[in-house]
Amino acid sequence: MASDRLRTLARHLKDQKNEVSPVAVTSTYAQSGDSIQYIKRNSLLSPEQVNFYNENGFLVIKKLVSDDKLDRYKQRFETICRGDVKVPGMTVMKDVSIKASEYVKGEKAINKIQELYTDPVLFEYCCLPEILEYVECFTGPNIKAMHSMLINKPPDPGTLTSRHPLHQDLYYFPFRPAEDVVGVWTAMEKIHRANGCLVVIPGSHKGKLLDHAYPDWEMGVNKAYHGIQEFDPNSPRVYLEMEKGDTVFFHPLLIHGSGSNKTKGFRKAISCHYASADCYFIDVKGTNQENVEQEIQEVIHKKYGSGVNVSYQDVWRVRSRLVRGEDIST
Ligand SMILES: O=C(O)CCC(=O)C(=O)O
Ligand SMILES: [Fe+2]
Repeated sequence: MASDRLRTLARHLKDQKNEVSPVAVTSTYAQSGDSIQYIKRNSLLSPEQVNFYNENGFLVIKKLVSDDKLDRYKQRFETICRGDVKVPGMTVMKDVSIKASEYVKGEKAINKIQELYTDPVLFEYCCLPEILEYVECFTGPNIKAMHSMLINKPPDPGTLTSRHPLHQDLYYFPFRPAEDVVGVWTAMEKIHRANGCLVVIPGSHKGKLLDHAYPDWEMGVNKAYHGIQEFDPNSPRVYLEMEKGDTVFFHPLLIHGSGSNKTKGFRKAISCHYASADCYFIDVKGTNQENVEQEIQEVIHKKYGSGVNVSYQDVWRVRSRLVRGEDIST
């Protein structure tokens, strides 16, 4: 519809002009004033929580997901790794250096599965009402699950390849505005410095999207784990040590990563990135996201054949799932 196109264009122009505007002025849910910038009007978060997120770009909610749900997801992950259930369409990532799987003899370790919507048990996590009521504070009422994964950080064999370089998730995303996007990450067990907890740079969500590339780590890094190239090594870091069920909500520009896993166990977390269904897609050609677009296109060509021509936006469009409210963009 012409009016839709106009609206998309207007938002696109605004976004280009002010890519990291801290105030989601286009949203009817945004509230002007000093204290609320990154969060929609809501009755769930306390003023302290709102201020904390605005200042730091993340918010941890203790014990949000119950142990029995997380145990069920862990069990399902094991079943998938063992090959007892086949999940068509799910992306299974093998680790760059870990030879031994925790479940299947003679198989490389699976460090991550993606596209949880392909499995009804794991996708339940993305639809949990206890999570979505928080997500709504960031995205507004129409919510799409854009990207989901279960991360199984293996014990590091001394190569430091289990680290996740510091990055901003928005780098991977061709949709905007950033203020209508939120990452959600739940510890499936106690996660601390020793097994590679998340590390964040508080307040970095107020900056812009920085250049990313593969880090020049001696022993390599996992596929698509790009990191920020230049940043101040003295930036204060906060290590998010979390109990099982604790859940962090974070802004897509927040600089974060995770350390190596110095324990013998595989460290598990489950995560989903959500966006408002009103978000619009951008063309990343000519921007500092072009290299990741290219890499993901290469993965698609390898998986489905070089003749398959799908735009980067469509890659994301087809993987998104409406989990609450309505999709008024189509
Ligand atoms: O779990 C990790 O180690 C990193 C996860 C991450 O970067 C994310 O969920 O965006
Ligand atoms: Fe991330």
